Amino acid sequence: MSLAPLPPSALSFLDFYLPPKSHPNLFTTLTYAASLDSRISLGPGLRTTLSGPESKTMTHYLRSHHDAILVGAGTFVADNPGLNCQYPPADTKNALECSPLPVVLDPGFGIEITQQSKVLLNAAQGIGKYPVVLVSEDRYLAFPDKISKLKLLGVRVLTIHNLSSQTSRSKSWKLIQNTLQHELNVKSVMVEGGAEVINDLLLASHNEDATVNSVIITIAPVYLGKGGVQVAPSLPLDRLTNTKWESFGRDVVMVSGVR
Ligand SMILES: NC(=O)C1=CN([C@@H]2O[C@H](COP(=O)(O)OP(=O)(O)OC[C@H]3O[C@@H](n4cnc5c(N)ncnc54)[C@H](OP(=O)(O)O)[C@@H]3O)[C@@H](O)[C@H]2O)C=CC1
Ligand SMILES: Nc1nc(O)c(N)c(N[C@@H]2O[C@H](COP(=O)(O)O)[C@@H](O)[C@H]2O)n1
Repeated sequence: MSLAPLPPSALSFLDFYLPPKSHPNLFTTLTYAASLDSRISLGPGLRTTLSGPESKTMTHYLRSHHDAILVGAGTFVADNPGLNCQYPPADTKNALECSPLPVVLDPGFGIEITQQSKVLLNAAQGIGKYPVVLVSEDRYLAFPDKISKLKLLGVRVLTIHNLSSQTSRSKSWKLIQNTLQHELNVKSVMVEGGAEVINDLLLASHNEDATVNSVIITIAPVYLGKGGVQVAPSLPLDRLTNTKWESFGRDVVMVSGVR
């Protein structure tokens, strides 16, 4: 990324929505980039660049302010993400320090993570954090060999009892947030997606099963069409508050709290 750091006006636009220095519970930011038709990729399994350089830099700035970053298994498989931070841009010396702990929500314990996975390559190169954390269902404790192999690669498996058999997917978010806070000791997490994760977390926040403190959405001036992976929670939701919008290059970014 050969980009300039964000201007002071962008930093002050974001400031109020970042995790504060001290916060009693896990501070959760939900953030992603969407098209004008609320799609976050061209189709299932497809990595799609929506953010322009300025808003992508903004995302890296957000990453530098969170202890952990979480994506779902679908995103891990589609995107092979690095999940590290490079802010200020081009300052690789700072990358390890500013990077959040990468977390992948993989209840089915099915993703293939290898030394060649970007998240582990980054950690091995000192530009991303170890361990990579997998959050899974506790029945997979019955696979100690797989867990040991993952440990050798730098992957820590955290399991949650009955993660997939909660009465609703909204309920499982409470368990996930408790696990991040108490097992990983992180004070803030940035949830980046994908669509299943975003839709469930929005619903969980609406149902008060989970807390979302900030919502930061980049809107890119493109339509991805009907085949795209869509963010659309199962119910109408209207709890965003203190909402502001600002242009970042060709994109617009919305920052918001949640009532
Ligand atoms: N533009 C952007 O900013 C971003 C775009 N993306 C795109 O999104 C797409 C991937 O999205 P999608 O396919 O929806 O996959 P997700 O990344 O949302 O991952 C889905 C996985 O997460 C698990 N999961 C989700 N919610 C819960 C919950 N409440 N409790 C337990 N497990 C949960 C699912 O479990 P189960 O297996 O039980 O269903 C499934 O394994 C890709 O194309 C990617 O490129 C991703 C991130 C950001
Ligand atoms: N902010 C943003 N804009 C886009 O256009 C995107 N496609 C994404 N995707 C998210 O970023 C991850 C990939 O980037 P890294 O390799 O981790 O730097 C991807 O997995 C999504 O979480 N985000």
